[in-house]
Amino acid sequence: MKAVMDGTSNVVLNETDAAPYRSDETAVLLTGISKTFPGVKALDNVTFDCRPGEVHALVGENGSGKSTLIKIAAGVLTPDAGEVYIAEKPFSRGGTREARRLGLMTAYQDTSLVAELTVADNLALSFDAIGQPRPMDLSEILDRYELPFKTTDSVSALGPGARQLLEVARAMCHEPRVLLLDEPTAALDMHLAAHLEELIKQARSAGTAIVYVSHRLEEVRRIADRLSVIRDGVLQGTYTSDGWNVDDIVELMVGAPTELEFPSRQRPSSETERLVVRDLTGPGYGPISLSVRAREIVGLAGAEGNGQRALLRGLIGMGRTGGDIEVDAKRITRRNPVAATTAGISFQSGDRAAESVYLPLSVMDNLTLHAGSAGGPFGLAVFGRLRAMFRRSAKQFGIVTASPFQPISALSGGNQQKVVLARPALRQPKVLVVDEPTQGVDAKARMDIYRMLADAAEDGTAVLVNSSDSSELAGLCDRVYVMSRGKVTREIVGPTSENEIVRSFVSAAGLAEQSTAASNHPSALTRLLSRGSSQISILVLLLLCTLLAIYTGTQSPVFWTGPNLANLLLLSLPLAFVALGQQFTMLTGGLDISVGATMSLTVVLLSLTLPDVSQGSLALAIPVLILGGLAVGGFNAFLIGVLKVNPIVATIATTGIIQGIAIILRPEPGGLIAPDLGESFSWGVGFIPFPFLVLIAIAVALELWMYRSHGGLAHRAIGFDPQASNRVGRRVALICSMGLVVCAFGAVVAGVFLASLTGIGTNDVGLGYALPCFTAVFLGGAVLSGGRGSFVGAVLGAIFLSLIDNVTPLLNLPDAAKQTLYGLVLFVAVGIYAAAERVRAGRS
Ligand SMILES: Nc1ncnc2c1ncn2[C@@H]1O[C@H](COP(=O)(O)OP(=O)(O)OP(=O)(O)O)[C@@H](O)[C@H]1O
Repeated sequence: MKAVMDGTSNVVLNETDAAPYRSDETAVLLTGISKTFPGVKALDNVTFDCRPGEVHALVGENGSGKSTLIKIAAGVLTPDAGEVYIAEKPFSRGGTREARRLGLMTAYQDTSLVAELTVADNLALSFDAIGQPRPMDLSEILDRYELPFKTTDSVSALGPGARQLLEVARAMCHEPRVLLLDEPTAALDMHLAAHLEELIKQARSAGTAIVYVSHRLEEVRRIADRLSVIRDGVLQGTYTSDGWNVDDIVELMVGAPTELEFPSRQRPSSETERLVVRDLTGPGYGPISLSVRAREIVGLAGAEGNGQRALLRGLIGMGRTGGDIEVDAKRITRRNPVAATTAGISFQSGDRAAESVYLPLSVMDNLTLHAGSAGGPFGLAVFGRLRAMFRRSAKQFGIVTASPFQPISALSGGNQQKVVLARPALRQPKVLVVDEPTQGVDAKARMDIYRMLADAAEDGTAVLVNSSDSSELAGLCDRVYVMSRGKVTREIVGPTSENEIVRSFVSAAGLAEQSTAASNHPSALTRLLSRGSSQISILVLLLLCTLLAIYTGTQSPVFWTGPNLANLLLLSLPLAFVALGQQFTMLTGGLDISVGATMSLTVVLLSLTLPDVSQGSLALAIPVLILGGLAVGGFNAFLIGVLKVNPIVATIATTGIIQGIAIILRPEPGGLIAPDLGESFSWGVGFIPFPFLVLIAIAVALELWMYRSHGGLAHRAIGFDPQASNRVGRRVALICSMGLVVCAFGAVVAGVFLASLTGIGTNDVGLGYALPCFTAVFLGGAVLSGGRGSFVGAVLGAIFLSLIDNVTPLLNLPDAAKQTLYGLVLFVAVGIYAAAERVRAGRS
């Protein structure tokens, strides 16, 4: 070891010997890594390693390249140059699956959990994705890591801290060779952070190599064996743990001596109470009374999950609340975020990714979003004004971005947080409510944010801050309300200390009980919906079919006759099969508009190849159809998966091409399709055709696969969150492509049944099925965003639509009534599913 002097500062740390790295001594080794994003060189020739049984911390300012390095090691990103070795094996382009299989697990800053799935499903996904057997009892993992929630809880119902713990525990439970932890404690309070620290020490003792990224430098000082400092994508040096202090580390990160002092403020003299809350009650908290005066900064403290976040949401009218809220002595009568904003309350959520940033929008749009009249007169957004505002804020808060126009998703986590917190300064709210203001923010930027909150108070704003970091509350606030079990248990007035605040918290055991209070006691309806959410569409459709059938039976003697019912079921087959295929691709978030054209092409191909059902004709027709399905599905997969064309645009283009081919092959209707094909399909049990029984068997099998198998879970996870699925090692692109191919085959099978009904080749006969196919899957509970739906529901949806077709003439209804009924039923059914989903997620 030797002492080093940093070029621009006077910091003296012990730099490790610059011995050449050897992959056989390291658990993970990255050599000469460079990575450039448009407009920014995120990493420049970085070499970094971590050895078995050590914690190697990586620190640097926001945007210095830490997460990029972590993502390269984890296989999420591919470096432009350099090599990655995991357990001596070179790995540069292997992807997340390969990295995880080699024993490298990652807990991401923005997590890799699928919020719509349960804790158990998320744990299971992680094992399935790399082919490891799941433990018999997944709740044993929660017990092992003392996690304060249940396997049946939905991840969306967990707070950010609980989610972050789950993310880390899920990575740890594989007992990995290498563990990458990116800001694992950013959303954790002191108790949970201490708990995590213990877990990390245990993993280190067990020989795991741990790469630890954090802005909490005290924590780094305590836990790390070595430390590497990165600045602007360039590694500044790697140091041993002897004699660090936080100021030295910050100086190395920033490149110059840096003051880390809380802004000095006068105790506010104003007695004007800007925010007054009386007996506020809501889910998980209350009754709570509190007030914040003009120029005052008031803190909310408490162990994670004691109602703080719910209270903040109640203040802006989210969730059902009782009690009174006044701003400047005016009662807010209506409880919703718009009324709260109009009354002068500005809220910045602590759940940045989900609630604060608009990921596809540019950095400038995100920052100036709520500028209001400052952005221009008459609601106009004057570009020059917005740009000037943006420049001012970017300078004030040190927001690092290659351009104001790049999407905010391209910014580092800390810079996204600065953008979010720069917003209220543009509009001067009366009351500023901020949840976790410095989550993921570097030490220097923290001070900028404290300064900004102090300035807002100085200008007369009443500031209410919730933070899991008690030292932050102690340094910043004039008063602190301590919350426990949903109530304010103590008010600390005047200067306080981190220790005093923490002492006021409830015990960790209390936390465990409380943190999932809402999810531990769901209503009976919520429990029912959680268990049977996939079956709601099935029940609704069964009910609708039954009611319509019974009613038609009372009006028409023909309806219940065998021939009519057989006809109904036969006519439903094309729509049902195409709907099954569509549901398959929609499960993974895909969509295929070209199914109608594929059905037409199938009919045309059969008119050219299947004049009879002799062996010779079948030997030609079957391979032709298989090739046709593969070609259509493969082409769609190429457009969407490889060329990244939007699925709607891609499959509209495919529709045109297929339609063109069908017209070329069969310009006019003609070509007899084996007449005995229809006859053979109508054989069956009683009035039920045999193919219909096959259809039901396939639908039930797919339903079981979807909800009871590893593959089904993987497909649903990809539909809900492809990024999270990729991070746990799922082959997202491949699975989505397969979905498109299966969808095309569904359309081919549907085309065969359609051909048996038409009897001759017609080039546009399938087009009329494209829209009803979507109606059927939506009736079955599918959503455009993916992850949901039901195969049995899709088939029932198709049967219901065919039933409407069947009963319209029997009830002497005009054709227009049929179309209206289609729309009405879809509207009502989708409304019911959406309401059920809201109740299930506890957001009603
Ligand atoms: N997908 C992307 N597209 C464009 N630029 C990106 C992308 N990801 C990261 N960057 C840029 O690369 C640089 C390094 O970002 P990175 O997320 O690695 O920083 P970080 O050190 O982890 O910051 P933080 O502490 O704030 O999380 C930043 O300038 C960031 O804006």
